[in-house]
Formats: sequence, C-alpha cells, structure tokens
Amino acid sequence: MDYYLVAFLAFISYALYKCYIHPFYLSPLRKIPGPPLDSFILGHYATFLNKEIGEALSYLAKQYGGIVRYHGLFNKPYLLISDPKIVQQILVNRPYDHPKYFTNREMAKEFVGEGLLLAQGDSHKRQRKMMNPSFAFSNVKEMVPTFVQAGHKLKDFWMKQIGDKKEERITITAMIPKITLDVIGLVGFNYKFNSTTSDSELAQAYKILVNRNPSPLYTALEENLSFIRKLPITYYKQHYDSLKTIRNISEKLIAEQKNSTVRGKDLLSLLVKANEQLPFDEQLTHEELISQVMTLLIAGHETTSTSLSWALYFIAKNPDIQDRLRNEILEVFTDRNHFPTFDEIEQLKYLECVFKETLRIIPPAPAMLRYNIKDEIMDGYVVPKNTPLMIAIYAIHHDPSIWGDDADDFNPSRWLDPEIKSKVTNNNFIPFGAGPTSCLGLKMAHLELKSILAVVIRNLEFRLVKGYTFKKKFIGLSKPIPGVDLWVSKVDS
Ligand code: HEM
Repeated sequence: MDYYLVAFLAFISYALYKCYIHPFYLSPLRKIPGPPLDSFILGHYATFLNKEIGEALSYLAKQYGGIVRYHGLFNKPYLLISDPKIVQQILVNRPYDHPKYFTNREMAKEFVGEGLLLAQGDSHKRQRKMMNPSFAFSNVKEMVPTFVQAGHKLKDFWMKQIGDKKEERITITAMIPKITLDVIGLVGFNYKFNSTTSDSELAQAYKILVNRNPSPLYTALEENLSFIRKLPITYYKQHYDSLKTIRNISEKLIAEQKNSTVRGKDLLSLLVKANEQLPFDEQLTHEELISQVMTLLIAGHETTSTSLSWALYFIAKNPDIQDRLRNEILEVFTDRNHFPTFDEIEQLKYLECVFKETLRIIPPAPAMLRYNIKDEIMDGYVVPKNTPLMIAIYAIHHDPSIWGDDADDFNPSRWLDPEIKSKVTNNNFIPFGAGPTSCLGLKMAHLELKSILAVVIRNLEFRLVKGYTFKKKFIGLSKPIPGVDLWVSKVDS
C-alpha cells in the first residue's frame, strides 16, 4: 500500500515539476514575452488556442511580438515565431538544425507514411533529391492541358447545374475536391480516379478523413493521449478503414507502375524511373515509394482544392475584383471553350495577383512546427534545445508592417504596388514554406490553380448568398466549414 502512495506522490511531484515549476520558475523560456499563466492542465487551450489556429497565433503575435512563449497541453512551452529574421534563421539558414516537429509522429505517419513529409536530415535530403526531377518546371509545364481540361470539366458541371435558370445556388466545395483529386490522379500517376462521375472509393475515403471537425483541444488530446484513437467507436473504425483504402490504392498504383512496360511523364513514372537508375543501396525502398504516393495524394489535392474554394469565395465577395479579373481573361480567351496555353495563362498578371492574395490572406497551412536540435539564441533570448517552434505563417501574412493597414482585406492590387513589392521576401510570404523543405509542388499548384480559375471565371459569375455563413476551421488545413454556397450564373458571351 505504501508503495502505491509513494508512486502516487512521485507522479504528482513529477507532474507539478513538469507542468508548473519548470516552465514558470526554471526554464530560460520564461523570460520570453507571452500571455499570463492559464490552466495547469489545458495550458492556453483553456482560452485562445481552442479558437481557429491562424487567428489565435495572429492575436498572440500582435499582442507580444515576433517571438512569443505560450503553453500547450500540460503547460508544455512552445515558441511562436513571426519575426521574418528568425524565420529565415530556422527555415533557410540552418534548416537541418531545425527539423520538423510532430506532437505525435505515429499519427502523422498513418496519413503519409515515412515519406518526404516526415523525413528528417540525410533521409530527407536523399528522398528530396530523388523527387526533385519529377517536379522540374519543364515537366510541370506539360501538365497545363490537364489543368485546363479540369477547369472545363468544373465549368461544364456547374453550367449543367444552372441549366436554363438565371442562376443557381451551388455548394462549390462539393465538386472542387473531386476535380483536384482527378488532376493529381492524372498528372501524378497517370490514373483515372473518375471521382467526378463515379462514386470513387478514394474520394469517399478522403471525404471521411477531412470532413471530421474536432475542436483544437480534442485534436491536442488525441495527439498527446494515443489510446483515444484506439477506442472502439464507429468514427475511428471509419477513419482507419479510410486510411487502409488510401494505402491499398497507393500500393496498387506502385504495382501497376512497376509492371508497366511503357513509362509516362506522370510524377510517379518519373520517380520510379529515376529510382531504378540508382545503385540498389541508394534507391527508395518499396515502403518509401508507397509513402511518396500517399504524400502526393494528400499534399497534391487537398491544398489546391482548399485554395480554389477560398479564391472563388473572395472573388464572389468582391464584385469589382471579379469584373477586373474577368475582363483581363476575356481579352485573351475570346471563345467560351478556349483551351489556354501555358503562355496565355502566364500573360494574366491580375490572375497572378489574385492567386497570391488568396494564399496570403488564407494560407492553407496557417503554421508549421519545427524544433531546435541545439541550444541557441533567438532575438537575444536563450532557447534550450528541443523547444517546439511554431512558425506563424498566417500571422506573418497579416502583419500590417509588411502588408499595410489593410492587411486583413482581400486586395490583389497590393501585388502591383511597388512599395509592397519591395517589402515582400521569401521569409515573409511563405504559403509554401521556405528553404530545402519548402513545397515541392509549388510550381504545379501555381499553374493548376491559375488554369482552373481562368477557365471558370471566363465562363461563370459568382455572387455571395445573403445570410449564408460558414466558419474558417483548421482541419489539417484552413477550410471553410461546412462549405461555401454561392450563387452562380453563366457569363453571356
Ligand atoms: C496551394 C497549394 C499548396 C500549398 C499552399 C502547399 C503548401 C505546402 C507547405 C506549407 C509545405 C510544408 C513546407 C515545409 O514544411 O517547409 C508543403 C510541403 C510539400 N508539398 Fe505542398 N502545397 C501546395 C500544393 C502542393 C502540390 C500540388 C503538391 C504535389 C503534387 C505538393 C507537394 C508537397 C510535398 C511533396 C511537400 C513536402 C516537401 C518536403 O518536405 O521536402 N504541394 N506544401
């Protein structure tokens, strides 16, 4: 009995030391500005962290500056970084001293395996080197016809919904993810998922995974207390069944690729080809190849579909911007069914501004987590090794000292303003991250979004539905929940 008492007291003392004494009286991090102590167990989840993450972090940066200490579950200290100089230090100058941080690596692995997104240090360098050639600009440029076709498919689908009516209320977020899933199927794996026309197993699996809407506190509890995800409840069963479906399809795509005698120009064909040419000990393993497919599937369609939805929402909200954009497009695409080329898409300068402004105002990934493998000094403060560092992309993108007093407004013209242009760098506009771990699909996302938007805006007009509301929520990415409904009508000519 006494042993139990001793064990209990030891546990309480340890918890007290870890959750209270160390963070508040001993850790050098206590000298860094931050919000006052909140809850012993819930940290700052008791108040602002349970709000949408981008806005919570932006609030902290505005209140306390470019480096801020805050506390997660069990009062674990985190640093919030929104000073572009420190961002540069972490992501660009010494990226391998600041690996990606995962509260629960196993949970992340379930989604994307041990591929590029999770790899660290030398393993990351090796995998990235292998993947780079598939994403070469010359290759990505050849994807434009597939992107344009996807734009026409989306436009035709919505035109059919409108039919002979003047306009139709359409939930734009229903079809967009299916379109972008089909695109990554084609350009990524030369595979027709046909999600827009059939009840695709894959689209269904992603729908289950991403339609989940837990609070930030629940997500943090799941990450810290793994047993929660093992509970025998329907939700988790569906969750694991969906992950299994995605893995099975990824394995099937690899098997088809390996058995194929003809090699295409899709990302996987190029990757498998590059891999086969390497000495055996440098090659990606079978498991790593499967992980890359899972990574490309999720990274390559959820991000683009989220950004497309936000772009259309902001265009609908700002009719003047919509008119200006359409006028620019109409000068080039005189015909409704025009199939624009790469050069024509690149001519559309205001479209480029709309694209950048969408990713500035709502970066799909509002923050990225890193940690430091050595003690270091940041902005004059001692940061002990293994401190989680939250890079607050959303806060940086909304900083009035960079973007002006209208930083919270959707204003694509700012990208034409010489003063703003002179202030923008690769450490203060970072929707795709920065440095050697930055998004591999950046150029592809650029062209895909612009091609689809150009075709859709050329042919359709979007208007807000009065009284319709949704919330911006972080569910892996910053999404409009439950979705976006807009009035859609056909452009006359
Ligand atoms: C609007 C669209 C997109 C956005 C905003 C976006 C954003 C990001 C961000 C923030 C990262 C993390 C960077 C870091 O941790 O340093 C990332 C990584 C990555 N993205 Fe994207 N992404 C987009 C589209 C795509 C597409 C279309 C693909 C591929 C088909 C893709 C493939 C990847 C891969 C493979 C990585 C891991 C890179 C690495 O760790 O080396 N992304 N992306």
